[in-house]
Amino acid sequence: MALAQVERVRRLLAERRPEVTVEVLPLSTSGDRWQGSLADLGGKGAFTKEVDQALLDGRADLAVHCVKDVPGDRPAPAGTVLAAYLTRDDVRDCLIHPGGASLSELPAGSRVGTSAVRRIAQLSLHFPHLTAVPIRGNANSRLAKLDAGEYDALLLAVSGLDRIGEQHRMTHPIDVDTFVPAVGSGTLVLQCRDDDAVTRELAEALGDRRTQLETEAERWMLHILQGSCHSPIAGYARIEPDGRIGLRARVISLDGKTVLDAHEWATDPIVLGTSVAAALLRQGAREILDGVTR
Ligand SMILES: NCc1[nH]cc(CCC(=O)O)c1CC(=O)O
Repeated sequence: MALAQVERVRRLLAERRPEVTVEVLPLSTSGDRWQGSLADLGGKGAFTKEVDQALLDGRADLAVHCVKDVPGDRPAPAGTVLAAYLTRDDVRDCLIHPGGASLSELPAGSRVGTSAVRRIAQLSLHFPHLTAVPIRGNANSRLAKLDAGEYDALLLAVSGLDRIGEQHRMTHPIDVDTFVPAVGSGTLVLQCRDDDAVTRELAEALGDRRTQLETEAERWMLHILQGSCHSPIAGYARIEPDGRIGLRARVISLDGKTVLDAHEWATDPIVLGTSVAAALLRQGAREILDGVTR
């Protein structure tokens, strides 16, 4: 998936700035290799720290990250900047079931592979008859584990399946009201050294302003809540026809029994993200988030 994402950036640069030569530096991260709980590896930084280091020591000039994997509880590493967000892909989660059954049709006790606490909590909320079973590895290895019978079904991101050319494996997408998406879902971000003006200008030329506003609103909400890889926080922002940003966010207990929702609109993403986080904190989000130790 990461290489497919880099290839998208290479294509965009070839279209916009054909004079620029692009060399790909494939990197494996500890998050890709780790088979245990992300929390034991220091959280989502496990998907980005090796890439950040390649930027800082000059082996790379531009990094491509899934926003969903960029830690929300701390700023970008000193010396780097998140320079641009690419136009957003599909934000939804989806079900993959070999027999084509929907989530509602799956028999009680079906083993659904996911380690994302946001998915686990919403599965408990809407489909308490199903059993979330931890799974690690990239999308391809997860599909292989499903095919080997280790799980009955998987929950993955529609955009992730699309990027690896496996969209035909999707049984059905899950609407954003049932599974409120992850902060930054479907969005890629370009990161570079903050003093590299040439690369920063290249990255900004590929950026999408709507996606930037939506992502900043979502990430400010996440930052105020100090959300991490084991926080059951969902957030989805969209630019409305009147130009305002609408941000819908949710904090859910892992058992799905306590659901806190907030949905507000504003023109400034920082004001909006902060206000939505405050609305969730007023409802008791801190107690839920501090109580999750998964
Ligand atoms: N570490 C999981 C992860 N981080 C980013 C994506 C791809 C989808 C996206 O960019 O939201 C995925 C795969 C998934 O959630 O199925």
